[in-house]
Amino acid sequence: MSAVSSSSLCFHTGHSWNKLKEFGRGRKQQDKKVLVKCSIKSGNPCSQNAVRVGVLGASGYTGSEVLRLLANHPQFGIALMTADRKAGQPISSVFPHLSTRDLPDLIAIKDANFSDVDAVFCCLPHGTTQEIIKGLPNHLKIVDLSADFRLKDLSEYEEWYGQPHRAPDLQKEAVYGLTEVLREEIKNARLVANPGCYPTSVQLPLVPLIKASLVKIKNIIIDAKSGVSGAGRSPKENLLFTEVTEGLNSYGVTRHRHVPEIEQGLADAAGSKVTVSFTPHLIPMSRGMQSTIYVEMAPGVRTEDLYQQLKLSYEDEEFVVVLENGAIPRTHSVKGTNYCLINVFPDRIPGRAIIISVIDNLVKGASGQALQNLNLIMGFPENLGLQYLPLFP
Ligand SMILES: NC(=O)C1=CN([C@@H]2O[C@H](COP(=O)(O)OP(=O)(O)OC[C@H]3O[C@@H](n4cnc5c(N)ncnc54)[C@H](OP(=O)(O)O)[C@@H]3O)[C@@H](O)[C@H]2O)C=CC1
Ligand SMILES: CC(=O)N[C@@H](CCC(=O)OP(=O)(O)O)C(=O)O
Repeated sequence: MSAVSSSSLCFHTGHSWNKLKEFGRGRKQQDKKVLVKCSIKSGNPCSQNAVRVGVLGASGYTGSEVLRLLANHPQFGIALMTADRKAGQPISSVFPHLSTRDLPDLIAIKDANFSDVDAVFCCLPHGTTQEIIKGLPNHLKIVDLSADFRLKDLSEYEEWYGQPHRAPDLQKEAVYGLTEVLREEIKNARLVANPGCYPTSVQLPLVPLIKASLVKIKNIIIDAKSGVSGAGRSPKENLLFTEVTEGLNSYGVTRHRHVPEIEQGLADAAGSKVTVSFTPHLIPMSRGMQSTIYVEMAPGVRTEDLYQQLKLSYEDEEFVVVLENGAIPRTHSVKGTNYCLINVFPDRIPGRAIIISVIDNLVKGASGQALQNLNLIMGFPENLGLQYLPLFP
């Protein structure tokens, strides 16, 4: 990216002209000679050619991750950003790490004008989301990061989310957004139900293996761990530093709401009911997720067969990578990226295999996959704005 016009010099290529002016005010005269005109602005203000995007829930973790990813997107411009408690504030006071970008101030959804917006990322709590999406104009393409439109069976939604669904017609219309599995359906969708983070990390390895009848659909055990950002930014007692640090906390044991979502996806792959044992854990890191999955193989199947099937299924995929034989997927290797890394290992118990899958819960598990999906809907290359290397260490 060049921020320097031929006749001038800009001392920091990542800053917009407005930000440079503010710096200049603070630094007074001594830097005046270098505070000369930048030829472009950083960030991605809506130009006439850009698709105009709204981010609902921009003051939350997944919303801010959408903003971070869109900063390098050549086609999507941010037209509006909403918040609830933080409505009225500039992004710099809510997320200082985004303050170098030219972004609109946060507004309440009721004050948002969607008439010249093309698409929205909906990064709001489940339950609230269905009412809000019901009130949005029809011309909008919507990628919903919440769980509200993921379960096809309304009675299952009521059972696991504790309330009847309030937008059943929209739920029928929604397409489940597991990109690598449902790409063709997503391309034509108006409303995409972006998958949950745990279900993404579990379904990506298991769907191809179940479709190929290589693993039994009984006795699947999933031991999963998530960074704390998975729980969102709203303050909660169990998320205090003292509660989380230096320890591992299981939660939702026997009854986590991602169970029906995982089983729905695996049942679609199997063509019959699938049940899983799933236990999530909160682990003291800010982002990242690992699912360690224990499966029984079909008679006569070897671990090598699972490995070769996964290799074949994902050989043309950019974001799902089956590591070389024996290599351990690490959350470090996906931090800040849209990758899912997978590998499969023989268990000591004959006939069983262990699969490890890692993602960044905020990227492939949420905002990255959401961007991948909106790219598809809008007819852009799927990887646009998503080609980041991991942050390491
Ligand atoms: N975090 C993760 O790793 C993942 C999250 N998800 C899902 O994505 C969605 C967003 O998650 P996340 O970003 O973590 O959550 P956060 O709690 O960090 O953010 C929630 C956002 O929604 C806004 N909001 C809250 N209540 C209302 C309301 N009643 N009306 C309008 N806006 C409201 C908040 O505004 P304000 O802060 O101003 O109050 C904030 O901008 C959730 O449904 C979550 O389950 C999905 C996959 C992974
Ligand atoms: C660590 C943590 O609390 N994680 C969240 C899952 C985040 C997610 O994917 O939630 P949605 O299904 O709402 O999108 C949880 O267990 O509820």
